[in-house]
Amino acid sequence: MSSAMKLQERVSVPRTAWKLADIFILCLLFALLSCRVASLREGGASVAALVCEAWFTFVWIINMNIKWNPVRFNTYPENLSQRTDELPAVDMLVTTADPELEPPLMTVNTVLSLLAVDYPDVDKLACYVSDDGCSPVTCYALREAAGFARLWVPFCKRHGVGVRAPFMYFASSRPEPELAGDWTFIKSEYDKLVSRIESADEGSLLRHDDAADFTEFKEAKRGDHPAIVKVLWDNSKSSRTGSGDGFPNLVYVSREKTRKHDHHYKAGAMNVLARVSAVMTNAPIILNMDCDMFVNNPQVVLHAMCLLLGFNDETCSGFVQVPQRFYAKLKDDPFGNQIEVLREKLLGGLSGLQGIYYLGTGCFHRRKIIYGVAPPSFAAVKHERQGSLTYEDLRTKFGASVELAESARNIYSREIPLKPMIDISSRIQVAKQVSSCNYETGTHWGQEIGWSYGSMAEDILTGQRIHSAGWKSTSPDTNPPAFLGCAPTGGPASLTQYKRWATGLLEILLGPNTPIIATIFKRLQFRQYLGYLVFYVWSMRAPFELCYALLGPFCLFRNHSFLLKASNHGFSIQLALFLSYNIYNFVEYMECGLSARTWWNNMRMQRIVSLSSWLLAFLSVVLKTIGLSKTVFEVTRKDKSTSDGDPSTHETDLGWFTFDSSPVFIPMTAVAILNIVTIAIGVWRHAIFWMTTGNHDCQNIGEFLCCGLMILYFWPFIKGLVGRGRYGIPWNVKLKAWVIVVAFLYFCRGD
Ligand SMILES: O=c1ccn([C@@H]2O[C@H](COP(=O)(O)OP(=O)(O)O[C@H]3O[C@H](CO)[C@@H](O)[C@H](O)[C@H]3O)[C@@H](O)[C@H]2O)c(=O)[nH]1
Ligand SMILES: [Mn+2]
Repeated sequence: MSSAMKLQERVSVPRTAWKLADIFILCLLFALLSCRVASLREGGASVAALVCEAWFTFVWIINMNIKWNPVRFNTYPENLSQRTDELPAVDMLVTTADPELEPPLMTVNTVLSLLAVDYPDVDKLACYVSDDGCSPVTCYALREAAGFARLWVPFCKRHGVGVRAPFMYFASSRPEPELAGDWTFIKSEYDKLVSRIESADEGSLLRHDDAADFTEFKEAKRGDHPAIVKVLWDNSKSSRTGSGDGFPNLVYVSREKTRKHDHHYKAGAMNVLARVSAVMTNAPIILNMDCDMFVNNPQVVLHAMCLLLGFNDETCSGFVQVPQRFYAKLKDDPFGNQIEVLREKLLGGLSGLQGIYYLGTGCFHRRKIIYGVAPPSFAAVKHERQGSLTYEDLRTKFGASVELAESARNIYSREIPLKPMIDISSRIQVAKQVSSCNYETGTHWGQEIGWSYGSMAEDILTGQRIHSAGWKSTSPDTNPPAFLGCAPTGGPASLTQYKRWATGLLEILLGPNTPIIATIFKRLQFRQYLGYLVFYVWSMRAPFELCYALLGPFCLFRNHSFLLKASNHGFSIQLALFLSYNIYNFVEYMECGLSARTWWNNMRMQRIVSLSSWLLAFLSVVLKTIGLSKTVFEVTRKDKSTSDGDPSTHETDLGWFTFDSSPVFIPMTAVAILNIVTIAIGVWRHAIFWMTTGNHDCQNIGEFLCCGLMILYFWPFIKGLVGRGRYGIPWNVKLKAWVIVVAFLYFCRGD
């Protein structure tokens, strides 16, 4: 490949000053630990502090590892123009699960933006939507969307529209003179589409004239129904004037469900989509999108192709993940879930190791890797063997469908004829067969093939499996951002999302797929393993942070001290550590172009998340491990209106922390109350001491400051204690929290 025609470039990002800061803080941490060890005789609180600080040092080290040598990939899609024949087909898979929590209009926008992406040959694209909600409204919305796409897709291409999700396009653009007529027409058609979708209700859809389209939904119950597969748009049948017209096939799938079977949530849905797309179009590349994300850069598929085709050794780019970014962002990130710094620093750093994690959405996979093919550089022998797998082998791996086995054989042997969807009705029958509940029984789906089962974070687990096989991954850096998604707002949705992630991540760490095995016996690099640990230990950080957060109140209550005294340098080390850690974080936020307020909100949310979401995640995995309960995928509520992309209208309302009676709020509420109570007790005790002895010396000034800082961190909860309605903590949560506080004080009362 001549350098003039290069498709991608791997650039190291320099960070010498940061490395020095990393080491400086590490030295302070070690100094603190040694002072602690030297002063251990001071009692129980300082043993606890030592254990926590040792843990914090470990967390710092694994974070240093991940951030150490970041890499960025530049992509040059213009250089693909001479290679358009080589461009592979792409199956675009979208999942939706619940028409209440995920409004069909949102899914429709995701799908429309995908149908309108730029790709030289639209026949190479196909879009599949999995609906775990089995909702006729979603199906209807998608059918109507396919109708609208006939206008929308040509409109976007004619005028080079940038943002191809109509709700966002119309929220952010005004009619320009040269396309005024066209704009107004499309806008009014979109408005009609919106009102049809928003006024659609299940009952009337099933009763109405064209109810024939929805007969399959009549008997269907959400958790118990046969598979439904509908081809909503067949591009091969469309009457087109020439190539470049038309838009990708659109297929609706609601997999079979029964109460008896485990459905494996999103991983199960993705595996069904992988099979349905295999028997219909069998594209060698799979793009996976959540329903709450849209294409923000129409060239995204081309950028991804630069990374998929641009290396001489494809091992370097097993999959291409676009890290999540969000739209309609709340000002200053009040819920700490826009993950800007995490994306820049941690995910960017991973690119310098074996590569970014698979994050569940906005990811381009090679179908053969999903089917378990090892990288060429490692296993030429194994690869050839897969090419010559017998039907029996294929059927044990992939299940009973002959068509699926045939399609897999094509993927393995790398002859991938592009099959138009001829004979739709028989394909639909096969698609239904591979979407049935017991199709996977006895096969390798969910294990070596497809999306892996066994964790709420199926994405990270599946990515880890791919890295363990020896593949690397890459991530394009496009401007404008490739995809935009929606971050949850409000306390309950944000904390629940963090809880699910932390649960899933710990499930992986403690489960049979724990990454150390892959490091020893497979090809997961050691530093990548440490990179995975940064996230896997999220929920394990909770008990340590909780313990550390309780030291202040405990010492105030018992009139002890856990902080090191000025006498042995310990105090200055603690102070230096506190300051340098916070300055380090602050500068990271500044470097990412964020406000000081965002920094503070994120510091605060980190403490809140670990004492609520991570703590509960920790407990629920412990309960699961000892067999007392199961973990459940709780779908995140998407409460942002898709008909209104303008964040400023919601700002004042949505920046507030909201509560409900979920147990996730109990520990934080208890810790907040505890800090107030112990400060009060401490002040009272010192006042008495001062009045009786006239002595002003305060031994606990450090502990007072710690508790004061906690109160600042937990401010949303302090407000929640007195707030009303959604903004107040419900009384039953407060009651449980008080019980915990009283119990804690009772057990700490000493002699
Ligand atoms: O039984 C289910 C549950 C969820 N989903 C879909 O999974 C996606 C992600 O769910 P969401 O509630 O939006 O979760 P997020 O926290 O936003 O998702 C992040 O975290 C998940 C893992 O916890 C990943 O699967 C996602 O890709 C990633 O974006 C959505 O499209 C859902 O429709 C299903 O299809 N079936
Ligand atoms: Mn989501």
